[in-house]
Amino acid sequence: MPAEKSGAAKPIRVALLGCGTVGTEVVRLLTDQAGELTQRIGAPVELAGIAVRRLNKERDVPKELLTTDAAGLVTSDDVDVVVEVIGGIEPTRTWLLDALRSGKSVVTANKALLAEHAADLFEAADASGADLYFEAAVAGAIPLLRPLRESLAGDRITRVMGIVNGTTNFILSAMDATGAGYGETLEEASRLGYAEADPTADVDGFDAASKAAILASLAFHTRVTAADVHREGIAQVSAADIAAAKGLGRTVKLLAICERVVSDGTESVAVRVHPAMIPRSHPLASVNGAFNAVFVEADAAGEMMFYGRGAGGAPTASAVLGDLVAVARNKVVSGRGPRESAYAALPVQPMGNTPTRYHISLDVADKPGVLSQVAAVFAEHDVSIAAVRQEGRTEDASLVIVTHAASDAALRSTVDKIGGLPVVREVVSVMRVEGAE
Ligand SMILES: NC(=O)c1ccc[n+]([C@@H]2O[C@H](COP(=O)([O-])OP(=O)(O)OC[C@H]3O[C@@H](n4cnc5c(N)ncnc54)[C@H](O)[C@@H]3O)[C@@H](O)[C@H]2O)c1
Ligand SMILES: N[C@@H](CCO)C(=O)O
Ligand code: NA
Repeated sequence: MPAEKSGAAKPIRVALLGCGTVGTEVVRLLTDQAGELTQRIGAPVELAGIAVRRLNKERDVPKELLTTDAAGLVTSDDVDVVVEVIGGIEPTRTWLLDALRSGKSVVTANKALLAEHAADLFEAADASGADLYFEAAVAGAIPLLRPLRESLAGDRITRVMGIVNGTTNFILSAMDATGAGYGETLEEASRLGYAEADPTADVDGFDAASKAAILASLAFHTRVTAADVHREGIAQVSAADIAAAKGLGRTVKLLAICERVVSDGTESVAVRVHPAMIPRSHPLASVNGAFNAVFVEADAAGEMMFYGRGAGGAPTASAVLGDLVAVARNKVVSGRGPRESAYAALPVQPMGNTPTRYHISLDVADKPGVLSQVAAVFAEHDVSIAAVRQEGRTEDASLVIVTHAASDAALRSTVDKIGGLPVVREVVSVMRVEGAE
């Protein structure tokens, strides 16, 4: 009789690294759902140890499991699976490589590590036949990586675009709702606990860039690291940008965009994180506050949207537990989950070559010939104008221009040159535009 039916299956022993916001919830879910998890996996899951930095900190977890010896725990013969919820590159990278090399499957929520060292980790997993799962690393609770790695493995994904950082989405949603500037909205977000004490990784786009690298690697079967991602944060988004977006029936979101680009018959990928105006009717426009949502386009499946909680202890622990069940099931049947799929080895397109569209708002002198001077600069850079609107009949007029797609480098040069025209008093807002009108 198979072991899982006899009720005598060998327990799956789990080492937990880190017991902070996510780790505490992992322990709670593992404990509360122990019986059901045993049924789902075909073997009990037991905690073998919890690696922490300080033993005497107050925590709602079994004290006898705590250890400060993470290095010893990850290679212990008593451990089958390592769950890592510490974060950062070192010493986590070394511990996870050691765990994988010694045949332990790894579940991690660590986007920074995956976005830099996925190749090494997958290589170590291959060497021993272990599993590497990381659903919680991108868009928290939302099932997104498993759909990309498994459900859509028979299709050809062409584009992944989404809101993958809750902190910045909370700030931009609040700026849109109140009309307030970036600085005061960030202060409010920190006061309410929506932004971390050091919000740099979020507001400067590092967190979203790591997630974009992971998404692009999985979607396009290639290797993209965080360093390959063009990254702009939200610190430069002004109240004027938000007002300009509203005037066009749009809203501003920090987007992670991963796409296939074919030029002169050669395929490459473009991966970028930057604020952009999207139509208020776009499904991503109604994703507000700390929520995440990701749009995926594939040749056969068409368009799909994944929406839900991208952060928080319990939501993130849900994704970790889902991965833990998957790797534990694989252990029970001596099977393996998907390995790294990077066979396509596509080059990464520089941002300057990537086709984008711009919105530009200008304060100009309202006199004959101004529009033609501005239009001439666009023509000079081979940038085609999609729409122009002029408002105001006093000395100062406002000129709002939306372009068709052109290379980002041509659009940048156009904006620089326009800013230098004597008839242009001020470049009020420049922002990329995404989504159909
Ligand atoms: N919190 C979220 O909403 C969220 C969402 C998605 C992914 N993640 C990821 O999950 C991971 C954990 O996030 P968190 O929010 O729980 O962070 P946290 O700071 O609350 O917890 C991390 C814990 O690791 C401990 N730690 C640090 N160095 C250690 C060491 N050398 N040995 C043992 N323990 C050590 C810290 O003391 C802390 O308790 C990170 O990779 C994060 O990016 C978090
Ligand atoms: N700091 C991240 C947490 C989830 O990775 C966010 O704001 O979305
Ligand atoms: Na996820």
